[in-house]
Amino acid sequence: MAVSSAPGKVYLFGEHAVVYGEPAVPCAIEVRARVGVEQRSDSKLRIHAEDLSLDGFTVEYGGATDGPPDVDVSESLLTAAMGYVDGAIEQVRAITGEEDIGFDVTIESDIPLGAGLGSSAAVAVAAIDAGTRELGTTLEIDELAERAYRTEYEVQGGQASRADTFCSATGGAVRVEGDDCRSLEAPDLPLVIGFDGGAGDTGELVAGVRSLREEYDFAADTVDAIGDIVRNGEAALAAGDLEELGRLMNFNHGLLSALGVSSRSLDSMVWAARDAGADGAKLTGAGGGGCIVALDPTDETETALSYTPGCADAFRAELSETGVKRLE
Ligand SMILES: Nc1ncnc2c1ncn2[C@@H]1O[C@H](COP(=O)(O)OP(=O)(O)OP(=O)(O)O)[C@@H](O)[C@H]1O
Ligand SMILES: C[C@@](O)(CCO)CC(=O)[O-]
Ligand SMILES: [Mg+2]
Repeated sequence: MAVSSAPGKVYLFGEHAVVYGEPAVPCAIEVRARVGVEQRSDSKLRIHAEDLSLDGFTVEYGGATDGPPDVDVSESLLTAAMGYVDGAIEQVRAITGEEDIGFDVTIESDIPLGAGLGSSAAVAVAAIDAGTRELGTTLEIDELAERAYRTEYEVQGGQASRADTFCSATGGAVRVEGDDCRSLEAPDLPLVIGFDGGAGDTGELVAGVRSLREEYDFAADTVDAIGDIVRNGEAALAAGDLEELGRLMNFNHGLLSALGVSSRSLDSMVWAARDAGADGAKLTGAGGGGCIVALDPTDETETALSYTPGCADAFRAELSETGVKRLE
């Protein structure tokens, strides 16, 4: 068996706009998905997921005579849950040319699902890395990131950027603009996360922004303006200027909100963080529900969030300098 882990991420700036070629700056954080892959003697795929919000499940399928997978969860939930793992295994088969090999895949993840912390990218990166190593191929990090991106691209209906997958594969803070992906020097940032306990569907949220952008020039301008925020944010990051970073994060949240991807609970966590004295706060990832990220070197924001109605969990996140880890 080969086991790899990969980190989740928060966006300092630029989610959604990055899908249309604007730059974005995500940072890997120390919450991880671990994926174990073991070759089988038949061509079936058996997936055991420990930490899905479904309380874990096991599914086995793939034989020619098999009916639908036999599990105790609704089919739509299952399809959503299986998409990235299936896609990652398809990449492993394509890379190694071993089209008929079956696998036992075990996933354990500390990253809440669909909450903006990049669980899909971490699962795709770790699964492709472990799967290829199980078959004797060790990928360069750039190739791993590219393969994981293709998985996200397909599952998200042809609309994805390289940001989440590159960040998860390489770790640290990164800058992604189209297919130009690079690592950034970043100071140790005082990141605080607020989680509303909910989730958003990345594919649907991306599609919503796409149609607004097609319908209204001012929505397209909003997307372009997010790109301008990112370019300013890079300079603030290089200078370690927390106050300026925070101001730009606040602005970025406002524009994401205008594009319809915030929610009442995300907005109230953002305001709780600002009221508590955070340098800035914004939603992270696709939005719709899930997490916000705030900058605050003191304990005030974490404490305020823990008393905020609609916030299910508040915690400090450490930047993860390491991307994929090859554990076994
Ligand atoms: N522990 C896990 N086991 C199996 N599949 C998982 C696991 N964690 C995430 N996934 C897959 O990732 C999907 C969630 O991805 P989605 O892109 O919607 O959210 P996210 O990556 O958490 O947030 P964002 O993209 O906004 O950062 C799940 O539906 C599932 O397919
Ligand atoms: C919303 C989005 O920009 C980030 C999701 O974490 C989608 C993507 O980049 O693929
Ligand atoms: Mg995702």
